[in-house]
Amino acid sequence: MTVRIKICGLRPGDDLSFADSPWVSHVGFVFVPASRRYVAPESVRNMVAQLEGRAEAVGVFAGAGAEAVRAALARSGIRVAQLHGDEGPEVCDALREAGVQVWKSLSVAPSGEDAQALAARIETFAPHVDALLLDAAPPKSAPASVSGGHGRPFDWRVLPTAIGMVRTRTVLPPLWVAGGIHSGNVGDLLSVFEPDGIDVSSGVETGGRKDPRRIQALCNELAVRASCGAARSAQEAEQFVRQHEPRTVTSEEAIP
Ligand SMILES: O=C(O)c1ccccc1N[C@@H]1O[C@H](COP(=O)(O)O)[C@@H](O)[C@H]1O
Repeated sequence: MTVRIKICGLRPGDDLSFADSPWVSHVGFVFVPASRRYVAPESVRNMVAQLEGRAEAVGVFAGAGAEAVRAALARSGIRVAQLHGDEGPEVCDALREAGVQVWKSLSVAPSGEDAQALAARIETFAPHVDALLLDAAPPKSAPASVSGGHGRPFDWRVLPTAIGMVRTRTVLPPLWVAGGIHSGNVGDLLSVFEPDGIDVSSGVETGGRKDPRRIQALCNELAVRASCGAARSAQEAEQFVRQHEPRTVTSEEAIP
């Protein structure tokens, strides 16, 4: 199991020591002005520099045009844009042509999502992005641009069905899952679907700020699952070897 973690919604002054965890590959900064996690791009430049060689920084946007995204990335020193709004493939293309890595978020209904419709959206965006992020749709009460970060999951059972429909006919980019994930439910997600990565914000916060202990608990959970997986494969390998061990042929079995 090689699921990676993105911890999202960091703010100046937050402890970044979690970025040394082998599980954490990405750290997100929210550049959506209406979000309670908003940070000004220039205010995180130092943090982004501190992450160099440890984890890749990601800037989160919702509905900003390609030029505004590019300018904010330049001010922060970030190379990856997470487009979490209603951006179309043309915005993804424009950013990639400008050398930006693009993650596109697709919102998934908390329950009753139509697998075929989700498969079609995945197929539309796959050729235009560097990663796809499947996140729960925001509650109706949320301001339009605060399209994520509400700590609510979706019914993950739609994923194997939707991905199964697309996989045979489309080359898929890395797939990330977000929405209400925390150390207590990540095992449930992984038992249904194993994404390339999980993107977590609310589930590692206490009192609205990132909590290193909750991040550690999440990493521990993945570590335990990976070692269980390794143990299981070791057991399976042993069983396979035992079953295929050359054995002495009895005189009854011997071909005359
Ligand atoms: O975190 C925010 O405030 C935010 C605002 C606007 C768009 C996206 C945002 N965050 C993204 O939401 C998901 C899941 O967050 P959670 O774990 O459910 O709280 C994640 O991809 C964040 O990058």
